[in-house]
Amino acid sequence: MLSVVKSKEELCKKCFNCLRACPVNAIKVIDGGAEIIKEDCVKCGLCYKVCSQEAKQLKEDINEVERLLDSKKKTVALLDPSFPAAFDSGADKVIGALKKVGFDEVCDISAGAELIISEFNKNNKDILKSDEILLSSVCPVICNLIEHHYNDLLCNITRFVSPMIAMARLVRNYYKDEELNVVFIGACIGKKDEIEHECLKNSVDVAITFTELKKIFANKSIDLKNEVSLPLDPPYPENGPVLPFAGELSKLAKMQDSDALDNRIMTVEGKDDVLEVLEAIRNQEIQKPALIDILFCKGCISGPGLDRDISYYERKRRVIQSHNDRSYYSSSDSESEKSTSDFKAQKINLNRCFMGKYSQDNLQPTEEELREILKRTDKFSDEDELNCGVCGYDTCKQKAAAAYSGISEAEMCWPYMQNKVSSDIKKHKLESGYNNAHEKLKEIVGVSQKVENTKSFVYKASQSDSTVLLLGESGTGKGLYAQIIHESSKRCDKPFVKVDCSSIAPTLLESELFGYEEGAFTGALKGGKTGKFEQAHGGTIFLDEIGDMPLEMQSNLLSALQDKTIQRLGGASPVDVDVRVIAATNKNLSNQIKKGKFREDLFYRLNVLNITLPPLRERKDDTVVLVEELKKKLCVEKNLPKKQFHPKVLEAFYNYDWPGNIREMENMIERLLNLVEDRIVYLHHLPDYLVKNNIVEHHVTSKRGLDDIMDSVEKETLELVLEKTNNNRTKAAELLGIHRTSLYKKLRKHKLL
Ligand SMILES: Nc1ncnc2c1ncn2[C@@H]1O[C@H](COP(=O)(O)OP(=O)(O)OP(=O)(O)O)[C@@H](O)[C@H]1O
Repeated sequence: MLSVVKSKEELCKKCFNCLRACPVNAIKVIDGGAEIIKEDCVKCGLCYKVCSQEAKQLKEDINEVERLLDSKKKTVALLDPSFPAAFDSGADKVIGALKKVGFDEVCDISAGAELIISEFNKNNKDILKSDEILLSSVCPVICNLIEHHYNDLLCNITRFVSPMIAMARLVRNYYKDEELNVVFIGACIGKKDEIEHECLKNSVDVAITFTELKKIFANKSIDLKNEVSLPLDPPYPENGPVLPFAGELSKLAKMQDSDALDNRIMTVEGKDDVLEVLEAIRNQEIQKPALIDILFCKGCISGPGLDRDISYYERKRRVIQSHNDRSYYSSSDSESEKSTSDFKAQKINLNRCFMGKYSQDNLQPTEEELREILKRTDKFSDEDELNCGVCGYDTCKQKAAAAYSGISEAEMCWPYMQNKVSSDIKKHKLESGYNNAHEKLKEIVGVSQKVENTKSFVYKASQSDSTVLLLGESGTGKGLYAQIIHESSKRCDKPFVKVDCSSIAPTLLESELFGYEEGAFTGALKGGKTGKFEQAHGGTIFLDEIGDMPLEMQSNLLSALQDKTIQRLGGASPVDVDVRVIAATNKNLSNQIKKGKFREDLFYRLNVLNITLPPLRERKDDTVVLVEELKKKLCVEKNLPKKQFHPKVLEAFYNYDWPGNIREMENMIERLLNLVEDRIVYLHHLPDYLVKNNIVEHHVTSKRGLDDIMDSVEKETLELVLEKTNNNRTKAAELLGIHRTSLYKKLRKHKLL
């Protein structure tokens, strides 16, 4: 099979754009470089079009054409009807230039298209009788797709040669007494391959692209603007030139008007639509049209052999304008010695054969083999398969199958490489003494001195491997601090395993922490179970609510910490574990020890680095920043609407004691963001206990006399009611149960008017 696109390995930058563009994955990745698989390539040239590095190059036949032009033989140029798209100088000048470089005759292939149409029309009735869907065979890429990748659709393709071959045979037949060179010129690189096909050989000698033709003109110093305008040579199509778009052939065949066919014509253009329709036919998911007029590119003006810098719409405009002008068609045959009818009178063989050829789909691995390949990129279950398509394959399984066939590298997986690179970077940073502790510490919100102090303890704890004991009331952030210490430590790329000692039944705690062997107790799982200590191997175990751990378990934990080994339930020998322990409690452990509820030796073992987290009431300076940060976090995490908190609300938050600490504050903010419909949260939106506690506590602690306090309460109440009523004084008086004049008096007194 002919190779019309070649890979230039040294230019390939391994972006795999070509693999993603290729409709049939006919690109082999070897040592990270992309190479074309000749047998599977359908010659669409998309890999060439998308390569920004010129690592894909088209086969050029310029020398061969120049050799033919220098020969003694008559040389005929067959132009694809898309040729006006490639030249902005006017189609007739192109014909003049072709003659100047040595072509004896210049024809377009529209008359060949008409021959096929008339042959096709003869068989219309047969097509209607058959129940098959027919695909037109004018596009060489479509023919290649069917022969190489859709063998099951071989019976669906029409058995006609393309207009290029029909025209070449027509011309050769006419000049049968002369030795003839025939050169096709178009935008399609599939034509280079088509002329070598077993059933189509010896019609066209060379097929070149418009880009190659421009190089030939340049070699001969031809400037199209200065060339003479000449018309095309006959044969001319009876119905005018054919436009190079899908649907044009069937339009000319007047099939769309045919009652018999009754809208059973479909036109399909472009890679995505082509693949979709072929799959739909294959899977019998399409209501039977009689004929699908199909082109792989968006019209023959989109082939790779046309300059890439002219937009599709400009190319189309040029073709349609030339088509309407028809200046390059001679007004009558009389201008030429040969007449169109002479040509058409000949008997031309318009049939072609199709062959099913080798396809890569034949090599299929077993499910087990696929699994093994997928494991190499950390895909252990279906959920791990992202099917992101970056590698050029639609699914991870297709990609693994390609790796099995040796045409792809199993490790060439973007998400896998990304993970690998970021974990390598992490490792490198750790090895080179860098750590992200300072970044992580930013997650601890607070500006008070107390928070600053705890942050510096947290930093020190993150740089050490010693056991940490976190003490603090519920909701002060012990869980958050433990996580931050782990993530800033050298164990950060290893597991962080949390155990809530208070929520696990005392009878299960031992098996939960240390695991068990199969048959250790009734109901034990087959194969046993690994405990949290083993799961955390290499990383950190966070023993939350350690103060609630049953006494009998405390001695087992103590020996695990001392010996750095654990004993599975029912296990014969100890298992080594390398685990850092962070323990936390809201209990007063000294009291627990005094009451005999906590082992003193375990306390000393845990209390190496001790961090006490201050309750919120002892760091009121943090209130406002915490409110802002928690609002932001909740809006993002829970997709809640953004709201402003009125200064009075912030004041209430400041004055409240928050016995449940930050968790309680977080829950309150979440509730307000959920329930308040206004954009601003006012004092009246707060629950009574928050406001009452606030006003009374606030005034009492300010050590003023009762009259003074009453005055302040009156003023704040007035402000609150005015806010709530939107400054409507009649409503405010109503709400307060006082007369309007009395309200005015009070407003004046408090300077609120
Ligand atoms: N300084 C802080 N900055 C920002 N968020 C915080 C801070 N401290 C705690 N939080 C948040 O408050 C919530 C409660 O924290 P956490 O669960 O860590 O508290 P805790 O002390 O472990 O509570 P408990 O003892 O009840 O388990 C979490 O959502 C946490 O992210």
